[in-house]
Amino acid sequence: MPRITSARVIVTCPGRNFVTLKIETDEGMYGVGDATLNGRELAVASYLEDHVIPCLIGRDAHAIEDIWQYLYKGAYWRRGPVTMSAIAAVDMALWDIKGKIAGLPVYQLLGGAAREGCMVYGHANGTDVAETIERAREYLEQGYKAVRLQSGVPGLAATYGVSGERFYYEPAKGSLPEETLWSTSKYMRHVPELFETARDQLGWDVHLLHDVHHRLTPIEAGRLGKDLEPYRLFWLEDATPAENQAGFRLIRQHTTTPLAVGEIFNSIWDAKQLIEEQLIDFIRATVVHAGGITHLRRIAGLADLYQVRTGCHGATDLSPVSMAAALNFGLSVPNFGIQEYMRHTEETDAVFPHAYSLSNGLMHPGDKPGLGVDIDEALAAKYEYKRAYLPVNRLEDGTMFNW
Ligand SMILES: O=C(O)C(=O)C[C@H](O)[C@H](O)CO
Ligand SMILES: [Mg+2]
Repeated sequence: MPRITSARVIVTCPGRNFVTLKIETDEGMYGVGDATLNGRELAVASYLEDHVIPCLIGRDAHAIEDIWQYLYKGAYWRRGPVTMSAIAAVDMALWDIKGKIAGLPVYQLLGGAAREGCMVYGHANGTDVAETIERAREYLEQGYKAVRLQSGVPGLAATYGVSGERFYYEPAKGSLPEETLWSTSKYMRHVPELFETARDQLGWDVHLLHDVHHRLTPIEAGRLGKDLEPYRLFWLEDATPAENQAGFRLIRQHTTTPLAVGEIFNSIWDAKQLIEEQLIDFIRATVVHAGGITHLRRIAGLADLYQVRTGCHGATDLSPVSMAAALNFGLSVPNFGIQEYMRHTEETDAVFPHAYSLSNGLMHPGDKPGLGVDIDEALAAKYEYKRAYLPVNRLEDGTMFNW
């Protein structure tokens, strides 16, 4: 049996911070896992270094389920983003090792390919409607089948999802959180116009998505969903905060626009009611923040019973290690829906060489044994950790609000 002999945490910042766990075995194999929690990176690094790694040494690297249960139940303090990101990193690294030992890509160990590739969506962000549509067109020219549209809202200085960069969107910056302003009424007036123009100019052969970023109440979300019905969105994401899962009942009563939620979920318990009552159509829980491949499969299994499909989070703060794991998962899971894909910068791609590729709007994890991703530690060491925060958001009268 391959014994875990060492594990270490690698923190690097090739333009943005990433936390990676590398586990080594006595048989000379190693695996990598992503442990990046945007804006709270070092908490997970410490959780791994100070509390998890000492418990891993000497264990059977093949015993993925047992180690998962050991870290989850054994901590006594269950769930939470820090714990579940740390467990996820261990889980990914162990699947990577198992695949390398078997000489198979991880998706083969998960049941094999259930499709040719994973449909992904890109981010079209513009300061106004025209610029957003232009960006979307560029994605379509590159073969994308699905695009998320976010545009600046007239009367608001900064809007979530809109960046100065063309293809890279990086919200975490500043050594203290940037403050932005929000007006629900201005936003609600603007979004239907964005999608009306989009359908007019881009046609109907493209899946269009939109992220509300938790900024509406359920009844406001119901109205927005209703207003957007004529434009047949693929999904409306994070329409309202989901701590109160029953809140989605109200949205459902008012609209047939498909709903997606869950990028900040870290366990199946965050989504249980949403799934069982069929209050959502897509679950966005992701491999790094929801306990790794092992736990995400459990969430997807529950979701499959209720015709809820996967739509994993895949922003740039999820490292290429997560992307590789997500694609191995997505290729094999029966109820795959779509995968978010925001390309990483060249610096990041150089630190994390990977086998996954994009062709005609579909991504494939590649056929390298394991996850098909690595970390160049020498290069990683050149980029020192830099504290960076996600922004915070206030209403126009100064009230603290949801970012
Ligand atoms: O990608 C999305 O849908 C997001 O909402 C991105 C988040 O803002 C980002 O990943 C937070 O870390
Ligand atoms: Mg989102």
